[in-house]
Amino acid sequence: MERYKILEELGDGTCGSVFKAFNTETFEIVAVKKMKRKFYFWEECMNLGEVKALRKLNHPNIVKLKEVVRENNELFFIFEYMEHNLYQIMRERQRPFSEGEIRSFMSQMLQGLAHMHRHGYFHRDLKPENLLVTKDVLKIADFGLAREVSSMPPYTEYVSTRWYRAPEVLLQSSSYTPAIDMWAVGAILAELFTSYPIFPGESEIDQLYKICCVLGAPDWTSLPEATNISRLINISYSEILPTNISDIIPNASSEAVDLVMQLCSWDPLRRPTADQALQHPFFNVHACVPHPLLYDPLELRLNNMGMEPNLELNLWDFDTEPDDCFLGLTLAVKPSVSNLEVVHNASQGTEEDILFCPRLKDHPEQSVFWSLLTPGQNGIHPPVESTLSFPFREIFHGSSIQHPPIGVPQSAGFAMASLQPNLLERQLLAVSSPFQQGHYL
Ligand SMILES: Nc1ncnc2c1ncn2[C@@H]1O[C@H](COP(=O)(O)OP(=O)(O)OP(=O)(O)O)[C@@H](O)[C@H]1O
Repeated sequence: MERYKILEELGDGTCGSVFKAFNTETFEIVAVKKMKRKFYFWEECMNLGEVKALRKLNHPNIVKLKEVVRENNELFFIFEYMEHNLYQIMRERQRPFSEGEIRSFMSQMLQGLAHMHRHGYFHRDLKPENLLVTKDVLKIADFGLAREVSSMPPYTEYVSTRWYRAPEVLLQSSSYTPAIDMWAVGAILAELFTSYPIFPGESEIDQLYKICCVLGAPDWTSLPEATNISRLINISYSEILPTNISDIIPNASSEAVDLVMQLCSWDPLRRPTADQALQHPFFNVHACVPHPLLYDPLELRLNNMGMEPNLELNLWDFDTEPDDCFLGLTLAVKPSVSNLEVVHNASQGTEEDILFCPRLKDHPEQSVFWSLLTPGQNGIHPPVESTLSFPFREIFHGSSIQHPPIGVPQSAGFAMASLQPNLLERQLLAVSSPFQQGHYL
């Protein structure tokens, strides 16, 4: 481990502490996760769920495990470094995410998840803290609880952070499925609209109560586990009426609301799979789901670029994965026109040099132009509007659907304030995981 210079602590989780570090040989910044328990044999290390899962899962939306090091009976995982997690971003943002941004995060999360489920793993602890983001690229992390789908029940009772925990897990089913990840995806989708958890239970029983307050009481016969839960007996869940999810996330489109409702179905069999969710109309912004980073308003880019940005457009950035053919558009600080032709555009009466990607020529619907001449001499200009096709209007200008102003709903049938007394404690609760044990399975 001498080649790694530790720079700062990034997180202190249940299983290990995570540090930002510098590889003095490759000059790479990495994240080093130092496991808390000792490992005396390599075999033990290789049998860890996290190692087993990550060795098999290679996907642009799953954090990459670069190396595993065992030294002096201590185990270190070397991961690619990611700048933020989604929880931090939600907490620090001054304004809510646009639906385009949420769509991109969701699309990436679902693609990573679909890959994982396809390869026989489910995550079991999806939550905003475990969704890492660098420049709007989202990757799923923390596979400490990942489990092979083919592994045999009964599974441990203590799985996943409470607010994102599926009802069948709360009801102590011992044979849950990858559908528990889909429940978490629904809860995260709702939270991205309001920056508040949709089911912020303060205990397991309160968690079920909070779910009932939103979804209404379930048909208990579809949840046979429930009949064995004596602690439910004292609560008359059947009297709780459901709340309109559109009242809880008033800034969400009807498609988003519908997707939340499908994902957060009491019955795991009714939840869409990750692949099915990706086909939901919520993602139908024309035919193409935007790739990471593409939807954010120009303003964000400028903030990140400092005061004197030069302009470069890499209009195409297809990934090599066959199922990953999305349009990539990135701004960077140094111009390089390897894939670009400078073309002359006099269409607006003024002379403007436009970067044009030749590979776009065959796809007039998807052409994007960007003016190089700038009024403010700073090299930045918004996209030339007349050349933008619909998906890019969504990307650059936000959804054309006008939503009510965002805010945590305080009324309209769903008494958010009374149901979510612990909202202000989110940070505290989030760091003190309710399950300090049972992560090793
Ligand atoms: N690759 C990474 N790049 C940057 N930060 C990371 C990376 N991996 C983890 N972190 C940070 O460290 C925190 C803890 O990491 P992780 O969730 O893997 O540890 P854990 O011990 O399994 O935690 P938990 O108690 O959530 O299960 C994350 O929430 C994240 O903020």
